[in-house]
Amino acid sequence: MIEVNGLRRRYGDHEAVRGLDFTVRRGEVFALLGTNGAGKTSTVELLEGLAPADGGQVRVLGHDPYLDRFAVRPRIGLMLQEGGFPAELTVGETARMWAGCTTRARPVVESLSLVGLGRRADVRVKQLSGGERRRLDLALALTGRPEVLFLDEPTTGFDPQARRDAWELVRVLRDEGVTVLLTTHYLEEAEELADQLAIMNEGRIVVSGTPAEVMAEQPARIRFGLPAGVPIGALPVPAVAGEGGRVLVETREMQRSLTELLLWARDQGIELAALDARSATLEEVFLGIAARGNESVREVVA
Ligand SMILES: Nc1ncnc2c1ncn2[C@@H]1O[C@H](COP(=O)(O)OP(=O)(O)OP(=O)(O)O)[C@@H](O)[C@H]1O
Repeated sequence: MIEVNGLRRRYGDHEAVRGLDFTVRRGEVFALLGTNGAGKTSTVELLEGLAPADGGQVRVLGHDPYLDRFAVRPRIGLMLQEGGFPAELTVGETARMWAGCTTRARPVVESLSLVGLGRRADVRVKQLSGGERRRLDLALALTGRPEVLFLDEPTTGFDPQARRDAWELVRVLRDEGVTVLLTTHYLEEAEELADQLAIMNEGRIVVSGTPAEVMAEQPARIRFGLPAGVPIGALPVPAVAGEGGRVLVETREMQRSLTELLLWARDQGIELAALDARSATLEEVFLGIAARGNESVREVVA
């Protein structure tokens, strides 16, 4: 549904997108993550056909979204970072106006109900909260029954319940075969929704793959306390002194390291106090990338 090869975009001397490659298949949710200014919106705008690429190639539904705008636009839905609705119109009027410009439009009541604004049709746009405006944005993006939906930071300003409702809606749409390209700063949102994700930094994809593959980028951590008098050097796996007098083991083979530790502890008759073993979170991977900057560019996915 989306194919990106060697994609580049520049503003004057500044190259904001520096050679991206990725593919999104039908019915997949693809999340594009990254630090502020990494180039996510610049990339998404090229996919949406809002600007021409300065290098490389984009195909959406098999077409160039900029040059073949008339073939692509009726089949995609866009939720930009800012909507810009006429403030004096009501929610219902806004949705009707949009439906009037849209091919294959859903009934307005249906679009508004999908995002929980069914009872707010008579309220003026200027009276909506920030989160409600984003929901109206989402309703309009869904009006044309899009095959590909672009969501640029869709749940910014949503309360926790509205965010969960939006996630559920995205899952339903995905199950109906809609392909979703999402940018977000909420890593939990990416973990919840993404089938594939890519983390950008300084215009490049630094790591990509399924959430599990991306999380495997950083080592898992095992922490515990040792009884007094047992030196760290006696352990069967490499370990260091961690915070609060606890021992820290960082490992890329969690099951093996844990098994070795537990067998050793049993044989020695030692109790590992408050044992805690966990995989890296997406947040740890993200912070690792933000910290190391752009020193290495690599892909997890073969
Ligand atoms: N119209 C523009 N003219 C000049 N530079 C721009 C323009 N739009 C974006 N940039 C620059 O390009 C880079 C990428 O910006 P972009 O908005 O794509 O990042 P982003 O990943 O979406 O960031 P954020 O998470 O903050 O929304 C930034 O350095 C930004 O300052």
